[in-house]
Amino acid sequence: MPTGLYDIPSWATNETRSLAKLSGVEKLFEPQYMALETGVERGENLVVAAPTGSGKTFIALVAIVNGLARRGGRAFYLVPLKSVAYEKYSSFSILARMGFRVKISVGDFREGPPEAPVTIATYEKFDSLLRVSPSLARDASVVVVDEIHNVSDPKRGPILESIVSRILANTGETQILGLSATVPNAGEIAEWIGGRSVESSWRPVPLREYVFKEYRLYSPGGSWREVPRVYGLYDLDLAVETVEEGGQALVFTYSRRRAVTLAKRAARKLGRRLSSREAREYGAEASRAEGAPRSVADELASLIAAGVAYHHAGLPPSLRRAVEDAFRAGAVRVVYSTPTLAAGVNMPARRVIIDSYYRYEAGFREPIRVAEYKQMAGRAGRPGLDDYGEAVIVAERMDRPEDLIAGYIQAPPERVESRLAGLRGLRHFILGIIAPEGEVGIESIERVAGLTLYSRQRGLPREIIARAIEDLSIWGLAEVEGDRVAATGLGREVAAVYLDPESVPIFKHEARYLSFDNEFDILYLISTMPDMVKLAATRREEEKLLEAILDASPRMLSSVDWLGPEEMAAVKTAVVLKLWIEEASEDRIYSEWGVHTGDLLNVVSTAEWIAAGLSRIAPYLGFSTEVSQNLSITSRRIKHGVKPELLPLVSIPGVGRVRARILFNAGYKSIHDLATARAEDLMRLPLIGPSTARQILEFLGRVDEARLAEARETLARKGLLTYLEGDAVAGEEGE
Ligand SMILES: Nc1ncnc2c1ncn2[C@@H]1O[C@H](COP(=O)(O)OP(=O)(O)OP(=O)(O)O)[C@@H](O)[C@H]1O
Repeated sequence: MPTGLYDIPSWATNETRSLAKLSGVEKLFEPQYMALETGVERGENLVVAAPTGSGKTFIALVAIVNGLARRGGRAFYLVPLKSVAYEKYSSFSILARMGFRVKISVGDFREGPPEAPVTIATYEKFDSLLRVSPSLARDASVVVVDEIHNVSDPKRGPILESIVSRILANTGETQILGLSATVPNAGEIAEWIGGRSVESSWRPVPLREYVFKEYRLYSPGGSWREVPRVYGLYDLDLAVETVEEGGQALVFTYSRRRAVTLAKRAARKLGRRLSSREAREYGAEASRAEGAPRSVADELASLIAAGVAYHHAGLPPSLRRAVEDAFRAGAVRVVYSTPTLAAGVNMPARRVIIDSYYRYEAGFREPIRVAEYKQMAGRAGRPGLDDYGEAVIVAERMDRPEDLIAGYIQAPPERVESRLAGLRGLRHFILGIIAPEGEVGIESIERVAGLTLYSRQRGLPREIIARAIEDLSIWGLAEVEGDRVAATGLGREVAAVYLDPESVPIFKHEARYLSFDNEFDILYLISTMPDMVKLAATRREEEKLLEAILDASPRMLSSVDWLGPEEMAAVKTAVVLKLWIEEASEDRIYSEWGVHTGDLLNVVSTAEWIAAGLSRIAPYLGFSTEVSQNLSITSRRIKHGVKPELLPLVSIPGVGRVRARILFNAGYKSIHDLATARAEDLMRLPLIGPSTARQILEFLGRVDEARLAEARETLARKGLLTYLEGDAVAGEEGE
């Protein structure tokens, strides 16, 4: 038996056994066995540090089924990204078969916790749930923090610290389980959460690591071998060598543009060499992908048909999935991707090629962290398909291979360090404590703050806590009486809508120069908020952006005195949002401003949340009801990407911006106009099929007609309608 596999121990609980049975798990991987030994079934707090693919998700499921069986309550599985939430949801279907309903909760901060024993949520969403329902920290019987190394992420770190310290502050029975593939100080993190660490380097597929330089692959042992030079392009020659042996290759590049360029160059060089019937089928599927600029979908479709593809976060979900499915099916043999793929999406390949170990952050060239190298290298080796995985880091001309071997291959990942130091993180953290409780003493704020990793590593930041409380008080979110701190109505509302507290002074300041009657001004206001995802503007676009401001809000040019890169990015984001709410297509937004659909969707969902949040806090800042309404209408227009006249129609499930425009232009301008519409009238309109017609009729409460419409459509599809209703149908056609 290969090392690392263990029998399920006789003392394992029935819940663990039935979970294993349903999962098809006959032998336990080493970290799974170690987690059982360390008491994961009994509710022990654990940090599991084990490589990618070593079965950490199964350990989480063991904790969840045992925790719910033992204590009831609810379980939460926390992930860094929405895309990871959807990815994990599929592996949680096992729980549904064990009778545990699983829900995803990633978006709308106004929604409370879903009614389900198991919830998969993003860190932010769970943190916001804790603010609106503080009892959650007690009701939760298991909280799994996936990728707990994100504690050292500047933005997500403070949120994770806020969650963990609030749970620790409760004397409840909540089990905390941290998972990570790259946390060298797992012991320290385990102590922080009041538990123990499980550390294993076992991998289902052994990993071999190399440095590539001048067509040689250098092993850590110092030996090297030649790489056949077939195309004279090292990324392609490295990829093709693996493909020739039946494997697949994943090439990580540092920029989207380079991923696309290299993929297109590879396809040009390879011609039909990697193509196959399956590849052509996946290519055809990609060309039909919804919500993608036509030019991008067609380009990617032809690459997939040639067995090559690229992948990055700017692609719409439909195209990302098309690439992932084609790669997992083995139809695509080589994928060029930005590192985002390493975080979360499960797409291993026999050979992972790290094309460049530099990142370009704000114009500077930064070598990647060791943790990021390990994250990418960990993707090498498909369990069940490959006997080994290979990670190849490509040296730069001036590099000596031994330096990269020492600096990356043999180096441990960086220690996980708290990032709670900043005022921004602490203000968010403190508001999260005082808002749910109403009024608390400074000492209880310090008690909870004392439970953070930051305090553990560097001592309690008393003076920064005091300054953060002072900021909250100056901004009107908190009131300090002696050693008591109370959240004001504004403070509770800001916590509930989960906006960064600094949104309040920025809102007040910007509002002085903007008019709430001008939609561009509102979109610019949203784009300046600290939580907003901004679209970087290039110098080349400045001219065009200034024209856009002159056109949309001339007054603004006088008030926004200086347009630095930050302001320019806010202007570009506002310009793109304005196009979106005026119903410009993704194609047009992509061709005019080079904004990928994935980025557009990210900007749209963030702007919709911020606009709704500003609408709710506006009354507390003395703004009129009309301002609130304008912000709320803008939020809904952003959500759907429509002009105001379509808002009633997009409230119908299944009717998005395109179908609403078709209905409106066909004369159905309101819900009232639809009240008398017949199914067959609706189905005559483009893009209005039986399912949309049914959804419209059901929304109008005319369910029987909806069923009838769908039944007729089904019969028609089977060619039975003419037979059953011959003359009646002919009669209609005869009209
Ligand atoms: N004991 C086991 N026996 C057989 N297959 C297993 C076992 N445990 C997990 N697997 C399978 O191995 C694959 C990787 O498991 P899993 O996703 O849990 O790893 P992971 O460590 O969570 O990876 P990541 O770090 O990417 O989240 C999955 O397809 C899973 O079904």
